[in-house]
Amino acid sequence: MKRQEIMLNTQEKKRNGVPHLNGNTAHALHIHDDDTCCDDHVCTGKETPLRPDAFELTDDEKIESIAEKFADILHILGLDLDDDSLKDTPRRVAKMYVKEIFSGLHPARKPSVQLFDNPYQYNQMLVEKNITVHSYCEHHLVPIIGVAHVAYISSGKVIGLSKINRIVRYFSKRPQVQERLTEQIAEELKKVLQTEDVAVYIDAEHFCVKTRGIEDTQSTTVTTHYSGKFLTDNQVRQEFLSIISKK
Ligand SMILES: Nc1nc2c(ncn2[C@@H]2O[C@H](COP(=O)(O)OP(=O)(O)OP(=O)(O)O)[C@@H](O)[C@H]2O)c(=O)[nH]1
Ligand SMILES: [Zn+2]
Repeated sequence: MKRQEIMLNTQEKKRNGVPHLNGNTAHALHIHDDDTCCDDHVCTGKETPLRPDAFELTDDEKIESIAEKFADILHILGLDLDDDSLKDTPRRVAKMYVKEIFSGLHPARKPSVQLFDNPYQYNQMLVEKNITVHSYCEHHLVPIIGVAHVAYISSGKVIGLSKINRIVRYFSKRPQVQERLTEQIAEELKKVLQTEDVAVYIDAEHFCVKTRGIEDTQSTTVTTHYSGKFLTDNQVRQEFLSIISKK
């Protein structure tokens, strides 16, 4: 089924103003970060499992609908929504989900990155380290907070430094698992920089481990992606690891 047909089908299945897909179809389809849909091949698992109708509602419609449902949740918990401090919480949470912490779900918000023709003739490793990661665990929707260290070796093209931070930020602003976040950042960098020589290292605290469940406040999670020379050349990888180990 082509994406256009899926979009039409989902429109017929709207329930209570919220698009609704039958479970099987919804699970079989994922939207890629280039806004295409993998309806005819197996997904790699690197894509965020989004429904094909994910952006049928406008941001304002989403905020309206989430606020209503979040008010229900608070009500069920027994909280008095007439209380001055609580009365705007459902809308605050809805706005925070759509406009802030999950804003990176929308492909339209992917940073546009301009490539330059390596005017500096710099062909060594470039490392952008200690990039802030504020993401959200997709299992409990609580924060994942840490740092990303990213490196690449130019294939003749370079990008502005801040664009690396922006790419990390864009993929972080989603419900995530750290493994997928690492892969998504690496794949995007390879695509924009037109090189396989990319490394991504993320060290983060998971608040689902820290503040609930096992309540371990000390552990952190490290994930890595090495490709190109970072994978095949031990010296290159060691240089990267040595650079990021220095404060
Ligand atoms: N692989 C991976 N697991 C994660 C990540 N973030 C959270 N988790 C884990 O996802 C698992 C969810 O497990 P469940 O057993 O379904 O949930 P739970 O009963 O709340 O688990 P506990 O946290 O052990 O109480 C937990 O072990 C989390 O620590 C992540 O980024 N990557
Ligand atoms: Zn969790």
